[in-house]
Amino acid sequence: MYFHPRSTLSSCSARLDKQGRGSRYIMGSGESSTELCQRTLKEKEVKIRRALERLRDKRSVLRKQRLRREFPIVSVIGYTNCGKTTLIKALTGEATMQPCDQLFTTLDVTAHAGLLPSCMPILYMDTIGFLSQLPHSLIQSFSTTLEDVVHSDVILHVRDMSHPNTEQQKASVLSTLRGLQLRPALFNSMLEVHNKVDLVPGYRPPGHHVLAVSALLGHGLDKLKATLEESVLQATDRRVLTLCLRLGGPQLCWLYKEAKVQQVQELPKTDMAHVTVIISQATYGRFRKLFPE
Ligand SMILES: Nc1nc2c(ncn2[C@@H]2O[C@H](COP(=O)(O)OP(=O)(O)OP(=O)(O)O)[C@@H](O)[C@H]2O)c(=O)[nH]1
Ligand SMILES: [Mg+2]
Repeated sequence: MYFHPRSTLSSCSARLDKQGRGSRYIMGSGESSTELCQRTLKEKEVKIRRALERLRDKRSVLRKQRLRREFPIVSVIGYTNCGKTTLIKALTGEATMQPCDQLFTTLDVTAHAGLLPSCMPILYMDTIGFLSQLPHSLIQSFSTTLEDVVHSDVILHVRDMSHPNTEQQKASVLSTLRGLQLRPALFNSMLEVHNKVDLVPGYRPPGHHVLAVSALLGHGLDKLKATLEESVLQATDRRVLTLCLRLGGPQLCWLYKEAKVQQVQELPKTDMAHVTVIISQATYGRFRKLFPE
């Protein structure tokens, strides 16, 4: 997160001065522009602290959910205003999410369900935007909100490619992440999403490891979902299989109990079906032992 009280304070005063309210006192209020800024910043800090308090309960709910391993969790992180909320909105179709062109729009870690191409449900975690400098008093609280990132299966790092400081922003996000001591597999499998490419004419991503999207226009999302599915499967040590099985047979029954049957497509005029299943390597091993090909 970036929230530098002193620089914000001076730019805030400068702005007020430019607006012609430069006399040191705001009309009739008896409050100088510096005092006004200080009060505004204080209010903002109180707002952030309240949001962080609310998070505590929510986080424990999410942890329990994760313990049951019902849904893989994808944490969407990135510098503030890079388009995290807009991207999740586009990936999940959730109309209620409110992106906004100002800093700190999202003050809560929230979970949003979405489907990947093989109909696998996952939870996207919308997170508080990172900033490059944080007042000391808030560091602890923000690190706490990022605990969920540590527990996620995959991390999506969203970047605003139209921002002039996009490289510094990336460096700042990565340095904060390093401080979280993520497990190496999680850190190394992080996907980098280059957002707002609609604002950068002729944009070419630097390589296959990067996905270029416009969350606002919905460009590049199918490829992103397919890549995300691969990463989630790898992170959770599972794979998607399509098997040709007898409807009502013991194999299908077994798979319903032991794995996640996603789709059963009946083959006309037979009692067979194409069954798409998400299954761990270990479970597939047991399946093959019980039902050799
Ligand atoms: N042109 C363009 N604008 C975008 C795109 N994605 C997001 N935006 C705009 O960028 C602004 C910030 O978007 P948000 O989704 O709120 O960003 P955020 O990362 O969630 O911001 P915080 O929660 O404040 O950290 C909004 O005005 C969005 O409409 C994009 O792909 N192209
Ligand atoms: Mg947001």
